[in-house]
Amino acid sequence: MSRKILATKLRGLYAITPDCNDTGDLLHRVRRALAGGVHMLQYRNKLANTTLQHEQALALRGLTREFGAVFIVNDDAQLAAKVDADGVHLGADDGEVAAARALLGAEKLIGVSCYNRAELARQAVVAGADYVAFGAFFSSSVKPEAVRAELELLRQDYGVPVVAIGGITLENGGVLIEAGADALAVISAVFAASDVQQAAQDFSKLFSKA
Ligand SMILES: Cc1ncc(COP(=O)(O)OP(=O)(O)O)c(N)n1
Ligand SMILES: Cc1ncsc1CCOP(=O)(O)O
Ligand SMILES: [Mg+2]
Repeated sequence: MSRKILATKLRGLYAITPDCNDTGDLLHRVRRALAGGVHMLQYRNKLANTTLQHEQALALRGLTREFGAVFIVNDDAQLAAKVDADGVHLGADDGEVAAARALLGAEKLIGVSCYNRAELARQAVVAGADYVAFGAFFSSSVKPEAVRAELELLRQDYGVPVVAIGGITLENGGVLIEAGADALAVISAVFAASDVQQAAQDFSKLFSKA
């Protein structure tokens, strides 16, 4: 898929994998999420060693291809390149956009964490980011130490799709979409749900209401 086509998919539920070292369980839950309509998946596993990360990323690359979903790797542009992911997500400690672009080439997506700062988003776009992410908007059990972001950040135009993250649920997601979020990045409310497929479907419905 070309970067232009990929960029058109940056709207809706953006599911992010939980820290799960049981690859069978992870793949089962991701399959359910994809069946529920997830068309953007990020591989994030802070507990896995590099061998397991490679194995899981490769398996998820295969699964996302089966469903025609965009596949992004968190933190590691080299891993993204190795498994032919559609792109990488970079935070403040994950290297420069220019270095990732040089490694991945013009056709891959690069997303950048901008926390609670609009100026970081403007810089990221100038550097070549394909989307910008703000958050945490709500308290997150995955990242309790995350800085908190204000809704106002979502009301501005950055020229690229805007992703919201942090403690997002079916109950609070609507206000983020109304404020201007193009996509909601969610871990727990999808992957810790008793019915992952249903949770993914319900999140997708939030966007059809918008
Ligand atoms: C879509 C999206 N937004 C933000 C983040 C957080 O990235 P980062 O600040 O690098 O923190 P870690 O996820 O690496 O702990 C993200 N991963 N995805
Ligand atoms: C990676 C990250 N960055 C800010 S909050 C967060 C975790 C999001 O997980 P959840 O959707 O379970 O709050
Ligand atoms: Mg990171």
